[in-house]
Amino acid sequence: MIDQNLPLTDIHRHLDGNIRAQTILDLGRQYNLTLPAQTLDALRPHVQVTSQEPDLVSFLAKLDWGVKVLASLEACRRVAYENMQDAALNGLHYVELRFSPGYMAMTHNLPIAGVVEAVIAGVREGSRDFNVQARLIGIMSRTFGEAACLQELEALLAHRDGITALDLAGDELGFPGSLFLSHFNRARDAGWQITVHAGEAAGPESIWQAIRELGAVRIGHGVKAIEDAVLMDFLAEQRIGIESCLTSNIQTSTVASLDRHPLKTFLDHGILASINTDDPAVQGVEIRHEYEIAAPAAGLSREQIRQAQINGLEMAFLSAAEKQALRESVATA
Ligand SMILES: O=c1[nH]cnc2c1ncn2[C@@H]1O[C@H](CO)[C@@H](O)[C@H]1O
Ligand SMILES: [Zn+2]
Repeated sequence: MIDQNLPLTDIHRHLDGNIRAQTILDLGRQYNLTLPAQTLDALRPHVQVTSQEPDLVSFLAKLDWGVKVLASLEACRRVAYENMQDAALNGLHYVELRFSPGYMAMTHNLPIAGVVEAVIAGVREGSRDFNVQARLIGIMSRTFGEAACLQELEALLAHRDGITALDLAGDELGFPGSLFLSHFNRARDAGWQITVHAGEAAGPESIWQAIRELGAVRIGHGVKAIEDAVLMDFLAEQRIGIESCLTSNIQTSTVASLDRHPLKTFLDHGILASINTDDPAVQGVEIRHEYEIAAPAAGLSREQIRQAQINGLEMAFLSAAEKQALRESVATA
């Protein structure tokens, strides 16, 4: 189902939702931290979703152990580096890795700008060593409120050249996008692109808000667009990309089952939508599973799956020349 002659991308992938269980154990030992379990098998249920969680916030709790072991900036660099190795091992040619520096810094009170610097360094080294191209998206974790998000924004701005875009993630119902207007004004002034998690837990109004008020040119998940015909037309006409994450949407109970997922309808409607993972280690799925198992189960035809693969590169925060170079490097490889 994956077209080997086209670049394989994952443009919605949380680096801090993709910390290996083995690395959680290693770092726990290295820094003498108390973990809920001492073996991989016993740890797994604490750090990985095994079935459907009742809602988004319960799902997000599964990411917590991954960041609780980040006891140093070196640990942050390590998980960023390993993310690039995992991208290569999974056949990805291009990734946009996103991370919330405040969330990563929180448990051990690390300097937030230091976390940003460590992540940039780890991704850069990994990109070189494993020959996968990457861009970084800074996340503000809305769950911790406006002031915490402002700290994340400032830490990201301190390293603005290493960051391509700004995102807002976390508890969408508890913390609507309207709280973050001034944050996004500053991000746009910095020349960053904007993508926002919207229409996942909240309704289509949250997607409209992200586009009109926050300046989003892409939307993370966007599932609830299906409830608003005017928005569906608008997304298609304006070429606003939808970063779909099929398995994630089932695990958060955003969508009841894959056969009811709206991605197929988005593609039928001419919306620029792509296939992505979200939090691979926490979900226990990788990009290949999303293309080969989840997408067919969501009713996508072969041609639609190929279109979604093309859309992934089309939506990427790269210049036209960079996209062309990637296409050529894969086609001639
Ligand atoms: O599917 C998701 N929806 C909303 N927020 C998410 C999702 N996955 C992870 N995060 C959030 O992103 C930040 C870490 O990168 C954390 O705030 C985490 O809760
Ligand atoms: Zn996400």
